[in-house]
Amino acid sequence: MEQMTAPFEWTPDARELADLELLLSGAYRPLTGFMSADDAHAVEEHGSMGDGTPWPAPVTLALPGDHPAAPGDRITLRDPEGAPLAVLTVTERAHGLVAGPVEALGTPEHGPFARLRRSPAEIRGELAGRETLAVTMRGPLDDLNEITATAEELEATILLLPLAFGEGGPAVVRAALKARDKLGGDTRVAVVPLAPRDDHAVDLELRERVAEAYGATEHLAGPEPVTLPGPPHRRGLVVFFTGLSGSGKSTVARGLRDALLERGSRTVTYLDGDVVRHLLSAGLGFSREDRDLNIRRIGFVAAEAARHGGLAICAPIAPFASTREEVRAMVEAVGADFLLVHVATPLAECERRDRKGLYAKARAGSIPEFTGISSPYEEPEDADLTVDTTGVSVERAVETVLDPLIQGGWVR
Ligand SMILES: Nc1ncnc2c1ncn2[C@@H]1O[C@H](COP(=O)(O)OS(=O)(=O)O)[C@@H](OP(=O)(O)O)[C@H]1O
Ligand SMILES: Nc1ncnc2c1ncn2[C@@H]1O[C@H](COP(=O)(O)OP(=O)(O)O)[C@@H](O)[C@H]1O
Repeated sequence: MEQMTAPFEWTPDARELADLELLLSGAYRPLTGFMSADDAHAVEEHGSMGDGTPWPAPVTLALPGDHPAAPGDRITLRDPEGAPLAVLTVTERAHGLVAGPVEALGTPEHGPFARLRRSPAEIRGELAGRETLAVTMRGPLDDLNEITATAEELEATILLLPLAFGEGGPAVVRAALKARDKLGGDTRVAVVPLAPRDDHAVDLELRERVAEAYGATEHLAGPEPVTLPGPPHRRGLVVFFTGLSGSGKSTVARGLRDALLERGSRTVTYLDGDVVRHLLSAGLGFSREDRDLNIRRIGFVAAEAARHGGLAICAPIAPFASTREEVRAMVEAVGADFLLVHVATPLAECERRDRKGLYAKARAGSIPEFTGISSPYEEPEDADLTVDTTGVSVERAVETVLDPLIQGGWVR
């Protein structure tokens, strides 16, 4: 497959990859590629593209301005693991979007329930023109009677289309398989990777179009899932300390870890700064790029620990606001909470402590790019907690962080 790929490369985000799969499978027929900015605008304004083709929702692919591909070029679209999925031939680039038809490159790898990702043509072939009631679902179907009654009235075959997207995808497919067992007969299931649209009416219309592509003659939209976040003590949590060298991050973070282990109510992952720098980020220095990479790696590991309800503590300097924001987004994307603790001990006090003699060396110019001296520290404007450890006991500083965790219900 590799030899068919194009000279330019791009990895679309999760929503765009879901749209790509639907474009390639024919579920978005008559669309065969990503829309131009003009078409997307026309679709939003009056529900049809520039050439008059009716379509309910924009199907677009963003490409950063510094990407070199121009109209006429071909771009290999890859999944996040690097597998080539398709080639896009660029017809237009404007307003941060790239438009053009897509052609599949081999069969993509799918995770759970890969065998149920059946193409619209395959399902239509099986249905052979029979009346078909498609039910698109984003959560469990609590009333199967309505479906059975409608199917009987229409003398229709039932086709369940779990709209699997994101973390909750497999749960929706399991709900569909459970419903199929109860509905019996020749109820079919096909997994559709359709990402939800913000506008409910647009979302419903798009579901209907996709259901039609699978051969539906009638469409029912399953109920919206009720997603109540779990109680805080079961939710993942990342406590992220940031502050100058010597501000007390590690001391307070370790104190917090120990206090949590003593209470025993949560599993704790402590990402020790030295261990991170020696293993996970071995070889990285203190340039802006290296620090950003270090912080992203810490954020990635912390988010993985929090994904299934763990509590992770990390305490790097993390001097750049945008990188801290990225980590917050990574953690929130896995459904966990993120608490930024600014250890705001002033530079003068950190320098007075100078535990490792690094400030003296930095002042003497023998350590370049030292945070607070010759490299910036961007004070957080989004800290959830602020602790200045000047003239405060370690115990008191730890309580300042632990108490809000107890108050907020994260720790019992
Ligand atoms: N140039 C420079 N600037 C800042 N810090 C330096 C530098 N060189 C070495 N050190 C030592 O590395 C520790 C900070 O590493 P971090 O991984 O927390 O830094 S960063 O978040 O990637 O900016 C930091 O440890 P802490 O004192 O525990 O913060 C320093 O001891
Ligand atoms: N209330 C306090 N909280 C944390 N550290 C304190 C406090 N008071 C004094 N210190 C001292 O400040 C130093 C902080 O060092 P460290 O925790 O390694 O900072 P950082 O990890 O931010 O570089 C330690 O020597 C610690 O004993």
